[in-house]
Amino acid sequence: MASARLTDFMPVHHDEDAPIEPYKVGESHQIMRIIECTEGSIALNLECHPRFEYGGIIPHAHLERPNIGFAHGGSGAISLYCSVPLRMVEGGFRSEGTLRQGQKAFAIVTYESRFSYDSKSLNSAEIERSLAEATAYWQNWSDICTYDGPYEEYVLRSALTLKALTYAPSGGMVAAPTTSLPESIGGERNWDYRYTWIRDASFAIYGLHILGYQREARAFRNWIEWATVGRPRDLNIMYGLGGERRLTEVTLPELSGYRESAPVRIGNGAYSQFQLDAYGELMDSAHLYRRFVGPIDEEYWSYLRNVVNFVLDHWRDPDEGVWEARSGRQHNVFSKAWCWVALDRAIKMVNALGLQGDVDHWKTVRAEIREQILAHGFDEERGVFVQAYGSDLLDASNLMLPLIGFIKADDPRMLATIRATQRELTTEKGFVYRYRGFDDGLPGDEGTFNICSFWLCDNLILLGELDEATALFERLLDHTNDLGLMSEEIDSHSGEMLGNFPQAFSHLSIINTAVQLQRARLRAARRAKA
Ligand SMILES: OC[C@H]1O[C@H](O[C@H]2O[C@H](CO)[C@@H](O)[C@H](O)[C@H]2O)[C@H](O)[C@@H](O)[C@@H]1O
Repeated sequence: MASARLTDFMPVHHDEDAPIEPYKVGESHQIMRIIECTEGSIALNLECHPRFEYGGIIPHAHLERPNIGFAHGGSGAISLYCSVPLRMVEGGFRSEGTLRQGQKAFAIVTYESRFSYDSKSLNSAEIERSLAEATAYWQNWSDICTYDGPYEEYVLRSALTLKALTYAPSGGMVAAPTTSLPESIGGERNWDYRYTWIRDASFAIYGLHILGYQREARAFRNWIEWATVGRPRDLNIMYGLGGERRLTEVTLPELSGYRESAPVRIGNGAYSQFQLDAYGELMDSAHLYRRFVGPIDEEYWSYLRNVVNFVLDHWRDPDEGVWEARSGRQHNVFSKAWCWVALDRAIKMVNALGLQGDVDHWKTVRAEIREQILAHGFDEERGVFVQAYGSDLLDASNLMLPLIGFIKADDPRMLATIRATQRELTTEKGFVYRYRGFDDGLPGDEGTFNICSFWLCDNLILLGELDEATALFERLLDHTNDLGLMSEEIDSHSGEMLGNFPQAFSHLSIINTAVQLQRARLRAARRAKA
């Protein structure tokens, strides 16, 4: 009998002077590995074959010392440290040996600057020290979580996932760390999610807020002001982690894609779309910042007023909408509702903090938006909210209307919309499609969209249908992997995970729904007692 334990981790770096984070996570772009033989003896064969620019470049590799290799090609370079001496193999490195019970081998891969590397920290003692530091960092971070209730493990795993999706030096959060995991196996709906969407990140910050995390909200606020500086009135809907605005989409024809799902794309064509909801989400995140973190200073308020002014000028315009359809613009109900949110939260901020603003005008426009949605976004014949003005299609994004305070879940118009969504947009398991029968300008199919299924849970909670909400929530949790991680979609036939992974939308939803469910159960118990 022989056994070994393998530990891979990314180190964190202590920085006492940093005002926001005492640690700088991931700044040095390293992965560290410890292999410990725990029983008997094992043969060790560690190989490293670096490939840069999506596999297109086989680098020039050489040994700097018996334990240190260096490889570079194109714009990429890595160093490799291994405690067991390395030798060169075609386009990479190999290290072979034997480990007996209690013995360990260590390795570090560092993404280096193109022309040099720093060997100071490349040793085994550094790896053991880094592991202790990283463990302490994540344990301390987990201890901040205030949630104490059912599904706690899933909630904490989701919070950790959102944090791990965040780039510490800038505070930007990617929608998912992958590109082109397909929305149907063999299909073409393959997108690059390694960017910060204002929508996805604002929703995620809300999820972290309700668990007691504040630093992340501060970091995100700084990121937003920094990334959008000079153009706060005219936002991109997504940015690169470093604030990049031009995210041109290209395909990589040399790659066949995950399980032959081509094309593989890098960049995201939706970056230049017009999506009105982003402005509402920004205002909502500022409103939450005020409630949970601290006051809005003059500079931030002047930034936010520009956002409000943009909404006042443009809320009547058609847009591409939350689903980033590639079939053109329309008057999307979801987008208009978030314009309503933008004004609503601005009014609330003025009222709470005595800030400057033409509240009377904002109230008039807020009322006008609401009337317009009720007049044109509601199909009188069917008695349901529709995707866009004049359309007769349902859209799962309308499940957000009660969640943002636009209408009550038990309002007959909303109730009918929820029931129609359950009838027409769900699978047997009750999982929700974004829409059906809508020409979104893209070929092929997709699975059910997890955030929409969680929104349905949230609506059922608001309706007091807690058992149904719990059952649906648990069925969704069954579709996480062994580590509690979840993708964007679920295949309605095979039940497999689809889309990029792990996705912030799905994890922020796990947090929100677990918290809302627990609060509703506590309220119901209190009522039963009284
Ligand atoms: O449906 C086609 C679109 O799919 C992607 O957008 C989706 O993911 C985003 C990131 O999580 C999310 O913000 C958006 O609401 C989703 O529809 C893709 O990014 C788009 O390029 C594509 O057109």
